[in-house]
Amino acid sequence: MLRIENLNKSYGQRKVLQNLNLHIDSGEIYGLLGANGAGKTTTINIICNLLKADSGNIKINNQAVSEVTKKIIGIAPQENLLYKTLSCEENLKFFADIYGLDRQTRQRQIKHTLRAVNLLDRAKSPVETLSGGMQRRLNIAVALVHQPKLVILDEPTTGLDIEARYEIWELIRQLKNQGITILLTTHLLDEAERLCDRIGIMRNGRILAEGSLPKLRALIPAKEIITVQTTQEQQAIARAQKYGFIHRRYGNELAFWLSEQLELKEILARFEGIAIDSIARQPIRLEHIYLELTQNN
Ligand SMILES: Nc1ncnc2c1ncn2[C@@H]1O[C@H](COP(=O)(O)OP(=O)(O)OP(=O)(O)O)[C@@H](O)[C@H]1O
Repeated sequence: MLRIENLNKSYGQRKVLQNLNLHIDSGEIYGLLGANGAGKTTTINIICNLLKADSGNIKINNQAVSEVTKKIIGIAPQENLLYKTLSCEENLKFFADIYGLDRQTRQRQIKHTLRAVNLLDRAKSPVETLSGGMQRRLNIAVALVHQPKLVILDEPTTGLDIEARYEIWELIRQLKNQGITILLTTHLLDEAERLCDRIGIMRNGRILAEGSLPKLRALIPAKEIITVQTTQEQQAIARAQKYGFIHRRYGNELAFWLSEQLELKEILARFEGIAIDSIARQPIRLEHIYLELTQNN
């Protein structure tokens, strides 16, 4: 559905995209992750033909980016694109007109899209009377009204409470079930874990790693991670090294990568003689992979 090859973009002297490569298969949810300034929005703007790349190749549905491919794409940007005093229906009408939908299609699509984002009963409500979660869903509806094949969701749940997030996650899954391809950016790694078929981790305008979660997990040579609370950290680290455990710090937490699955009593035996207050076991999460890649590259 989307193939990006060797994309480069600079603002003045500042190289923002450096030989960026990524591809998104039809029907998948692709998560693009990266710290603030990694180049995600720049990439999206180039895909949407809002910005020109300095060099490189982008194919959307096998076509070069143009005004034609713009119609295949729906974008829900970070900042809601809504007119607050207009109703949900009026907002969608405005955007449907921009996409040139005829009157009949427009009426059908407005209703269909409002139903899809669960706002049909609020069709006549002005945007300013909606909750933050509802406004975010309407912002996604704007991206859907012209029936795009590729939908770009730029941080769709940032700033929302957990219930509103669940609703948007459900909506994203429904879009995938309808065969829509989704490019999602997020800073919420658990959101990416829940939703994405494949994930690209970006830093300084490059993709550092890309793949399904199991494929990315294989980048960390560990079966399990334990976090340890102890007043004798140096001794614990020295002991762990003796057993070949790699140590890491995640914020204030001291963690060790275990290269084999051990029983709790076997783990405790490895630290015998050291005052351990607690040990917590956890699977390898996307946050561990993300930190590993972005801190060491
Ligand atoms: N119009 C511009 N002129 C100059 N520099 C820009 C411009 N737009 C973006 N940049 C710079 O390009 C870099 C990449 O920005 P971009 O917005 O693509 O990052 P991002 O990954 O989307 O970040 P965020 O997660 O904060 O949205 C940043 O250093 C930013 O300051």
